[in-house]
Amino acid sequence: MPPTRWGDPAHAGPLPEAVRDLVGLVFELSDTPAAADVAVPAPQLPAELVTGLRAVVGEEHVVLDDASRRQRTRGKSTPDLLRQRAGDLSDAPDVVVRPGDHDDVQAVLDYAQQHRIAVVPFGGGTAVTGGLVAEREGFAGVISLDLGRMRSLLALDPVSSTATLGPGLRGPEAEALLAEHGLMLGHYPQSFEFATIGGFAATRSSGQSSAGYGRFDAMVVGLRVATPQGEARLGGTSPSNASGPDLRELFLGSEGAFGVITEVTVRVRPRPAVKEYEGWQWSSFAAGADAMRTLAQSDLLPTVIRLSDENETAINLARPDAIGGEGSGGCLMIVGYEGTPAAVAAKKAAVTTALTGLGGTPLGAEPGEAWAAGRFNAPYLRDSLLDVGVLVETLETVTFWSNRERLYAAVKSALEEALGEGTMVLCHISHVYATGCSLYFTIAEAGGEDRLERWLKAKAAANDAIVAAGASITHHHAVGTDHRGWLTPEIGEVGVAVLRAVKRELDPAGILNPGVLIP
Ligand SMILES: Cc1cc2nc3c(=O)[nH]c(=O)nc-3n(C[C@H](O)[C@H](O)[C@H](O)COP(=O)(O)OP(=O)(O)OC[C@H]3O[C@@H](n4cnc5c(N)ncnc54)[C@H](O)[C@@H]3O)c2cc1C
Repeated sequence: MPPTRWGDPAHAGPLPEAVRDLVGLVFELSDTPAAADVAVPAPQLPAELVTGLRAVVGEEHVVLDDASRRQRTRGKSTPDLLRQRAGDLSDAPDVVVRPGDHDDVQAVLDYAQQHRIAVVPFGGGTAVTGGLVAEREGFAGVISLDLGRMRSLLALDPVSSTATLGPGLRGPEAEALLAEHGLMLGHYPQSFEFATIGGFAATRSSGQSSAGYGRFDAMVVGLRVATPQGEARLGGTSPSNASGPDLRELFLGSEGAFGVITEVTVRVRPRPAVKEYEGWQWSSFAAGADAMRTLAQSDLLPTVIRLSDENETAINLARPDAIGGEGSGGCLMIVGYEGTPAAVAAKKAAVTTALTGLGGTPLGAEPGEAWAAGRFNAPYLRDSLLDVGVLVETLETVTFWSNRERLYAAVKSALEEALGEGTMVLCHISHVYATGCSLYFTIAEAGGEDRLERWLKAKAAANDAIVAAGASITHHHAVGTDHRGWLTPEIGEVGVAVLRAVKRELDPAGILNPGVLIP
């Protein structure tokens, strides 16, 4: 069986010749095919427990075949892909259970708690920090709880501009349902095509239009959650209130460790009549970042704003030979406006005046349209690059503006030192706030035999650098198992104790995503 590649098989394929030639300028390419036949370990869950689960959700919604379990093994980080390509499916769940509604989920949790079965909530399976790998020890087996049947628009309140969505709805499905009412959500992570509403909430995801529409957790007004201790309904009475701490926040970003999110009520907005994207050039990454800060602090943010550093700009301009060299093409910024014609015109005029005054050079619509056309393509390319021996992976962090330069330099040099000469380290800023911004790094290197181990070491070095620089271990990829070891310095011992106490209270048998999130 071939490994699971990203996305629609119709779009997946070998590296296009032109890209191959370009990449070949920088890296020595070597055909590195994935293992042809990847065996899935036999299910460990005792037969009587499988029968019991079938009685809970129905015979046809409990499946154990190899293909179903392989597709729900781990997530889509590059280490996940490399392990799978090497034929390692040791983290496969024993059984896939597909609940149809909140009550089904609750009944599965009750059963799993009673029989000590680990439960891994599964949305789109696009996790990149090990959030879908459960520790097995002490459990009768592992269930992948696939929420894919729970994909409807459950309620709409057009007066208040809220919609209640099933957790298994993928990004495009949710948008299509809302579009029937002239509405939209506006959450477009690069994994948009496959990631789900429940997954967005469980990981506190942030999309490419976060400057205009906010991060996903900021869109959520209410949640319904099934926990081993029963149902929790959070928010849903009001946009905001002073009824003690906001308990929605406990479940947003809880990565399935506290409960299974079964309904998400979000703020929706009218679909934009106009979408315009354009490019700007900056003399340096620092100059572009300062311009972003000025816009954010002047309440002048467009819908999309992203800035590539010099190396990423060279790649965007198809000039990898310019990386690290003199006379590179400066730094490319993409700026996007969405809304009514009047709102777009007014915002564009104000932003153009501000960016021009700050030293930016307008490049017109072409770079913006090229970015918009390819905005979801990179994950397909990653698989094709792995096929020719080039390892590509990303990591991200976030800090205050005053710490941005220090963090950028620290992570970049940690990665370059760990991976050695010939590694490309690229960076962009695509999520900005009045007080700070995220930094998103991409690395590419020729890999070699020990590429997984080399990358894991480099990632650890980058994580150490992030912590030492006083930044956050993740802006939107979440903690999972991969970042768990770096969470304590960020939230402190008291913070860890709070997480553990909540876990004990809601999930006393520890069946939900054991090993994920909580140090
Ligand atoms: C190529 C690529 C690009 C990406 N780009 C972005 C990006 O731009 N922005 C961004 O924020 N992220 C991005 N990600 C990361 C990932 O897509 C997000 O974390 C996303 O929110 C995960 O959603 P999912 O439905 O795939 O969740 P899954 O991968 O299925 O699960 C993620 C975690 O949430 C838990 N979970 C899932 N559903 C529920 C639920 N209903 N209740 C409780 N727990 C649940 C899982 O157990 C797991 O721990 C990217 C990933 C890839 C592979």
